[in-house]
Amino acid sequence: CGGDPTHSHRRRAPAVITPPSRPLEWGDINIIHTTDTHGWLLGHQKKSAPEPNYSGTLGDFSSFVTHMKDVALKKDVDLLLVDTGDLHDGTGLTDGYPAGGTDAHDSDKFFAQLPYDLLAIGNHELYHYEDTLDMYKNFIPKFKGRYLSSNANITIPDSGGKPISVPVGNRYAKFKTRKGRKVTSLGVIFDFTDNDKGTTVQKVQDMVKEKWFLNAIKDEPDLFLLAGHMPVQRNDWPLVFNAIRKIHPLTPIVILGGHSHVRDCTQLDDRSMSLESGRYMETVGWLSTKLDDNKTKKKIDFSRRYLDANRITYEYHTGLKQTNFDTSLGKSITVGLLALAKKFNLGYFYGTAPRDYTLTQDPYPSTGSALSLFIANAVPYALAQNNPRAKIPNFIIANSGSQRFDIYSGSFTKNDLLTASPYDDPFLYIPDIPFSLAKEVLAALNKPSVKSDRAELASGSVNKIYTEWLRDMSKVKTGKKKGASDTLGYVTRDVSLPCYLVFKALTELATIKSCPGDGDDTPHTPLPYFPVPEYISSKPPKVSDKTPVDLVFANIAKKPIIANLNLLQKVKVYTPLDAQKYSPVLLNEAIGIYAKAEWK
Ligand SMILES: O=c1ccn([C@@H]2O[C@H](COP(=O)(O)O)[C@@H](O)[C@H]2O)c(=O)[nH]1
Repeated sequence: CGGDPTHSHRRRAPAVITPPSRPLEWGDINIIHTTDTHGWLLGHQKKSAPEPNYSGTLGDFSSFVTHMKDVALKKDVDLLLVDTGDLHDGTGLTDGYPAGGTDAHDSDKFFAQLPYDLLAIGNHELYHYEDTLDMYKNFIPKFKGRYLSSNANITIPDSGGKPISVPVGNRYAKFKTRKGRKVTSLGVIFDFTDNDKGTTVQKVQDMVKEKWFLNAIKDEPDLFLLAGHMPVQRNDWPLVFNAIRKIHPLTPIVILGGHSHVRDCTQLDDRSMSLESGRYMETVGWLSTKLDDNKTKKKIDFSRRYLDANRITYEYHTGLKQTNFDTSLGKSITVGLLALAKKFNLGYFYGTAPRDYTLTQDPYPSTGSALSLFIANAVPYALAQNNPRAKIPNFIIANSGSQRFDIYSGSFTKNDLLTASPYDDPFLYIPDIPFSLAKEVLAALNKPSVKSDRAELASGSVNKIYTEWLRDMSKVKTGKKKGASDTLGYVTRDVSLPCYLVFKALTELATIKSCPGDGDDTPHTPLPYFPVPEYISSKPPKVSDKTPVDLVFANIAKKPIIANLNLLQKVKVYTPLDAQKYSPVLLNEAIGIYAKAEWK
């Protein structure tokens, strides 16, 4: 980048879209994979790089899938469509509903128009009971047994009104492909612990001991297709994989993961491949396999690819043009989503953002940091409005994971607000905390801890996996020739690093092998990267260390903040009851209130 990094990305030139570098490799069974879509169903609409790489709408994707199904028919091979969860939280289409509505209720209706063969539940389907219930009643039945939640339950009243806990979707699915191949599928979620009351998540290590699980994997299919909201590195997939391998040493196993928002691919053995396909409708994953007779241990032929989700990609791989690409279903999905955006008033204008604010392409803190904009400017301003406590010095803490996307210069709308900051979390406070203690709490929250992989994921530091991926990518030398026109974007290297070790069957250490070759469908130049702390704070008030301040924090940070207050002092034992509501302003309103006042 060179020079002052806070100035170098103030406004990027509009980007062009680079086409894919080579055709896809087709096999006997081919899979198109989406994950962590988080409501980005109208695609990425900004003109600054790398956004146009991801500008395909769900309607464009639907047309792509229809044409790919035709190609599969012509080739006489199987093509399956799989999603691995986190449909909720992320854009105005999911979160911009009017009062009394339910997150993703309307956007899910469009998602359900795609011919998914298999879906798995994500953690964002479990943060709020009403969202899970809405999925259970209105979305999941549309998939006729193919929406899986192997280890996630919902509590509902039975016919007599007594509460019973039942799987949100199905525990497993067994089906035959068009070509008659037998498939056994599971839909597993990581050991998520922030789920709402009325939902339960069973630990994966316990799930694999269940009778239903052992029964489900007993008979040998042609393929085990394991979908799940669980990263393909550093998590519990080996528990499921090993349980199957014990009984079926040679059966092909395909794993489709999610949650950590990265492009990634690993191989737990020579007859298996695990693929993770990014986030936010930026990436469409492709996996193909050529099957054999399952008689020997020899390598199975797999291929994988990470497609940039845009029309140029879709047209390239289907051999179609602008003029004959759109199907009527695809067009109607895009038109319907645009109407939903209108109904939710997502074009509502807050102001003109004077520059780009990024989560990781500018240092934190800095004027170009979206985290600084949020916690140092927007939140203090918004929380001070009509607040009787505004005159008392405060120190505000939030998790950086609460901010989900960059803000681009120009018109800043309701949709931009909800993509940057989607969570409707209240702000709480604990009064009379000595300022020195408030600062110590922040430092303790950001202290690197030696957590197990499972605990890391449970505590939500999945963000760390994503940002480490961005960091590694920013160091990759692309070997671009002078004058070549690679655009900014993801530059994936599926490398097995020594730290990527997992416990195989909880006893034996194993390195997870990465997939060979280049996974990216389109070559790019990597984006700049700056590290981000897990917790961020407002500018310190100008008071002495002893001065009592209001310690203000986002509700999601309540548990760790109270735990650290109790670790760092012994005068008082703090409980959740000490945390009171600080302001009626919610987390996802703060930047809007600030933008209205400051970005004329
Ligand atoms: O209400 C909420 C819910 C979640 N978060 C934060 O989001 C990430 C997890 O999101 P993934 O898409 O599953 O990565 C994590 O940092 C949570 O703490 C939140 O801030 N508020």
